[in-house]
Amino acid sequence: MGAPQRDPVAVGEGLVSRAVQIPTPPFRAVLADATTPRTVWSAPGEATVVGSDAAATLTANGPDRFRRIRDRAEALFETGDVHAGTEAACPRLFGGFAFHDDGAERPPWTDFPGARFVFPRVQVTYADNGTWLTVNAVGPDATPEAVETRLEEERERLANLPDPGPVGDPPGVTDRTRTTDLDDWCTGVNAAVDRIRSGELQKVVLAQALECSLEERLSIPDILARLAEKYPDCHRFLVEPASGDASFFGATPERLVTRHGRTVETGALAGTTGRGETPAEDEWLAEELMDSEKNVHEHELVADAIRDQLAPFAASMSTGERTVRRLATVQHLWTPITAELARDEHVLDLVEALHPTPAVGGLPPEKALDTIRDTEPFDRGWYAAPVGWIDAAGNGSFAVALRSAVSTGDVATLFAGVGVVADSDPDREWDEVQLKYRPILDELEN
Ligand SMILES: C=C(O[C@@H]1C=C(C(=O)O)C=C[C@H]1O)C(=O)O
Repeated sequence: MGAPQRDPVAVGEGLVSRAVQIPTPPFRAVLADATTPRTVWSAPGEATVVGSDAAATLTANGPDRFRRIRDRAEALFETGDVHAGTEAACPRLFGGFAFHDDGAERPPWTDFPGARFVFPRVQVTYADNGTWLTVNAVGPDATPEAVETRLEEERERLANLPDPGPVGDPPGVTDRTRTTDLDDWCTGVNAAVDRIRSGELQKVVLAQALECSLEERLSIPDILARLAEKYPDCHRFLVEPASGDASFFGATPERLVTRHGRTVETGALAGTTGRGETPAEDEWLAEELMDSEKNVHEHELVADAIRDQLAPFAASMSTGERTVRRLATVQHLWTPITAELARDEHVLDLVEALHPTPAVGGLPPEKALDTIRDTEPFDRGWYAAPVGWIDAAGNGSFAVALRSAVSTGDVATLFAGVGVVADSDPDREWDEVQLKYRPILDELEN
């Protein structure tokens, strides 16, 4: 565990937030000039947000980490003196959770607790209605005058950012270490298949990690810019601890849940095939995926579980058509699910109810989690766990942190997993893991 962080939220400590519209500064320049802990959130249909520095940090551990973060966030926002002018510029907390209830402990996750949310001191929001600068302060010294002065200073700084130049090349990979070799993988997958065939389990998602030594230090602004170009339809994220040089980032195709007012959007993403060399081959693979009994079964287990988990909260729910989502290196089965809430639930209550979906955990959930713990020789940390943002109204948006890596500058550890069902073949599942490393690996190798 990293150094315990003081929870800065206490009754009587006010929050002050002010925002102003600014000319649009280049994303990479804003991120390159930001102060650790930096945060980035960029999701389809949403504003892109860059956070710099922490005005407050909320952390929690253990199975009730979701509720504890929700309560602390509500306490933080309750004392708020907020003038945002527009919804996009409203102050938000950015962060995420460890996959397992017992948290992230082993390297490379030593600076990542069970949950951490950062309330940025400076937030730049690229929205449909313009670009916004928000400055936040928390604590006894947070006064409207101090925040307004800082807003002016930040506006000035952002108007004069140094030109970041062209996007740099990938740093290059000198060495790779796998957590799991092919033999161990096959043993693990076969054991899981036996458990499934015996009726003990229906599905389990098994993952691997790949540690890459880098030839040069990784530039986070550059890799996020390259991921934005290749994965515009994915959720791109960055979260960092307050100290040390770790960054957790990725470009994930999987939304966990978005809550805006009483409208909830989620979906099932599970079942995978590769990309073809030609459009015709792509189409053939997509059709084969749509017709694959194994993949459709794997997928429907996820869609059913999501609907079951959401049902207690929903006044109504609707399931869209199952289609194929085509990404740069893989294609997935995808079913959108939307719901109207019966009451005003906080987005974190939905996150808690949904995580982990069987797209990253399995069924039944506890048996699957035990199988994951018994099989995987590494710490999942925040991989495959919820990452996103929340606001004062309990709105928020969360992705499942896939196609991701945690990096300390000259080393990056990548994670990827696959759903194992009764007719899984270990060699094919191995190949699928390698495909799922590609989004990040392609941006590291030169
Ligand atoms: C577990 C991962 O992906 C998940 C598993 C999938 C599958 O088994 O088909 C597909 C998409 C994701 O829900 C990963 O990318 O690491």
